[in-house]
Amino acid sequence: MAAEVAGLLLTDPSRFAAEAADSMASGSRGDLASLWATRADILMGLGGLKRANTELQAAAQLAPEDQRVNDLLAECKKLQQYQEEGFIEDAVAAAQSKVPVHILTGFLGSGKTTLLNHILRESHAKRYAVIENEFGEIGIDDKLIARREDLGAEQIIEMNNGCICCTVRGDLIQGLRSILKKTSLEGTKLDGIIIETTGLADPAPVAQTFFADDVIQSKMMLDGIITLIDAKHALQHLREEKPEGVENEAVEQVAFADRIVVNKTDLVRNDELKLLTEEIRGINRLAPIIYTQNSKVVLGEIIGIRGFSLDRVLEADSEFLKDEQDHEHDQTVTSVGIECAGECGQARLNAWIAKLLTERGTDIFRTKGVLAVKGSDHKFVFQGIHMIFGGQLQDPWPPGERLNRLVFIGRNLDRAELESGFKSTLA
Ligand SMILES: Nc1nc2c(ncn2[C@@H]2O[C@H](COP(=O)(O)OP(=O)(O)OP(=O)(O)O)[C@@H](O)[C@H]2O)c(=O)[nH]1
Repeated sequence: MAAEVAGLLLTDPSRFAAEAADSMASGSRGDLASLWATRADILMGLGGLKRANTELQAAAQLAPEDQRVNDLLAECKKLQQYQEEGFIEDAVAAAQSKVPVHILTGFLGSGKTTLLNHILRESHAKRYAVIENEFGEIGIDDKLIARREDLGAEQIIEMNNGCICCTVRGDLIQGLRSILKKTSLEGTKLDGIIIETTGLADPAPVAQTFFADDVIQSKMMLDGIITLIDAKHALQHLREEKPEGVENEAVEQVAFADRIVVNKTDLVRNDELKLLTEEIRGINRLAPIIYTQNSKVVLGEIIGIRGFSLDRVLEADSEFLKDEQDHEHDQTVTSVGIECAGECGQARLNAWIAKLLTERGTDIFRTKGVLAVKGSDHKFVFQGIHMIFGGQLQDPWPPGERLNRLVFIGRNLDRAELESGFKSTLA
């Protein structure tokens, strides 16, 4: 069988059935029909009715007499009819008892942590667990989730030893399961789980987790993928040509979004915003776009949206449910973390950062730091996105924690130069 026909087995079952059925032995036809029926059964349970119907139609082509196939086909048609009438009582009731999960994604520095803080701050009475994943040798974001104890996040799990979409997917499953276990032991119920991905994550494999693991799938429901866009810097990342086989994560993040939050509108003119909107619409025609400053969104527009549709995702990516999604990150983008004791001289620090980012800010996508400055008991929190940077004093250092932590993410970073540069600012 030609490889391209074989490839249709998962991606386009109906065409496969039409093109390959005649050359198959009748036993193999029955086996394949049964496999498609099983997949369809699972898809129906996940709400992917349209795709389930496609698989069942193909199964019926191969094994028209198969009772299970015909029963499932009838069941699927009934559910689709209920869905069209907006009335699937059982499915709705089942979905309501599941914990909603919200994925916050978006390129480096687009405003994800700012949005997370906004959600936690605005939803006082709600109980959220948070999963934080950071790209970088040193975790900084957990320090930037403002006054976490005041904000009421029930539990914050940090995952810093890899990217949530590949190396730490196992950790993500463990983290989600441990959240379930904790709430079940306490006899409490969460209002939601918020996952903040790294700025370099492909959201597809993260979303896939909610359909791949039985326990998670039975207890949690993916409410939506919310993609933050940095209005000032997004175009350059969306348009970047990557080498063959390497994915452009910024594009993936827009493509998979259920809601798109174009943030930092204060940094661009209207004509730039219009151009960016056109670019976004070229990638994702459907997701509503919300324009914001400091990620200030009306929460009802991004939470409780029931926006994630398996059918829609399967239309865009027919291999979404495949176990191993092949994706390769751009290996030239790396991170350099610096962790050292000592106190920075404020003036020296400012001069060094200003020079560095002015000269190298095209390649240095993101800089973050929590620093100890001479003469202050408070943390100096530094943020840079390309050439835009700034810092401010925040809460006081807890006893024994005064330590400089700085991370750079970008292309062709020179570790020795960054380390010696930073050390030269120490007083
Ligand atoms: N000018 C401007 N700055 C903003 C806005 N929203 C957020 N910022 C700033 O942008 C910087 C990055 O914001 P974060 O929320 O940390 O971005 P992030 O997406 O979590 O960053 P990474 O986790 O590194 O990918 C911070 O200094 C924010 O204060 C905005 O609307 N306008």
